[in-house]
Amino acid sequence: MSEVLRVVDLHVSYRTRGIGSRPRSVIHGVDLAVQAGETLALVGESGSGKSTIGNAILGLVPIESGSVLIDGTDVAGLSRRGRREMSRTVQAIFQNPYGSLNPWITVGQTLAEPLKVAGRSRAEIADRLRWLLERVRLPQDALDRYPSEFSGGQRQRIAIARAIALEPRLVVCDEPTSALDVLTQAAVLRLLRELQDDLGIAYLFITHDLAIVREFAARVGVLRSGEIVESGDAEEVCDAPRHPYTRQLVAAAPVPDPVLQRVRRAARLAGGGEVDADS
Ligand SMILES: Nc1ncnc2c1ncn2[C@@H]1O[C@H](COP(=O)(O)OP(=O)(O)OP(=O)(O)O)[C@@H](O)[C@H]1O
Repeated sequence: MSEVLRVVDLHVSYRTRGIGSRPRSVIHGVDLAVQAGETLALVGESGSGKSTIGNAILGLVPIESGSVLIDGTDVAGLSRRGRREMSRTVQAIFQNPYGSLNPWITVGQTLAEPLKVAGRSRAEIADRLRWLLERVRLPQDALDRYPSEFSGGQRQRIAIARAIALEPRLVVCDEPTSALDVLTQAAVLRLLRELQDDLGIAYLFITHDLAIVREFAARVGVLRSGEIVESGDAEEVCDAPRHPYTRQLVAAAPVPDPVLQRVRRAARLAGGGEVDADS
């Protein structure tokens, strides 16, 4: 498996307002790596720095020190053009699809934008738009409509379609399902998983929800106050956390189906595989 993202000893500080005020350090020496086609979750409570790490990878906040290598290229040294080219490799999906979609342009124009920038012909773009709508299961007439005409889940599908338009190797997903109801959340996660299986996309999946980490991610890094305190196999970390902070997070997480959880735990202890809810 090839490595698509490596973050080494990342430090990020925010400038604070006021004369003489010092920058506030929020990320202190984070290391992480994501392999092609896998999902690494970053979990932690609000304010622990998850979005800051995602934004540093995306070039949206400056890196104080350390490095972010995407497909082996250090993003710190990239020219404007280099950054534009990097957007073919790494894309993002954010929590609020309403905020991240331009309300004044149609879905077709939104989806065509990255393809135009990449220099695709009109015919290629038309083909691609059809393919994208099929992939995210939106009707073809969505192209002429505006984001406000869609539900939250459909808007997130539009954001996903835009993110995968150029078939990136990595998508930074920053709480992409947090604003959705539980059923819509499950459908969006299924879609992301399907796209990963078919297109080999890797996800850095930022969330505060341990149930999602357990079901959706292969590995997880637990972030506390800008530092990774525990990392490893997602199921192992969720089921047998070693760090006291992870234990607190697990203890605080709501258990949607305690019976199912007990059945699964018993099956794992007995060395069995995954057990179905009905079995
Ligand atoms: N633009 C900014 N300027 C100054 N401080 C910021 C800025 N963005 C975030 N912070 C601070 O950095 C810290 C980490 O914030 P961040 O948004 O990365 O955390 P998070 O884990 O993603 O939180 P949440 O789950 O609530 O989104 C917080 O203390 C936050 O107040």
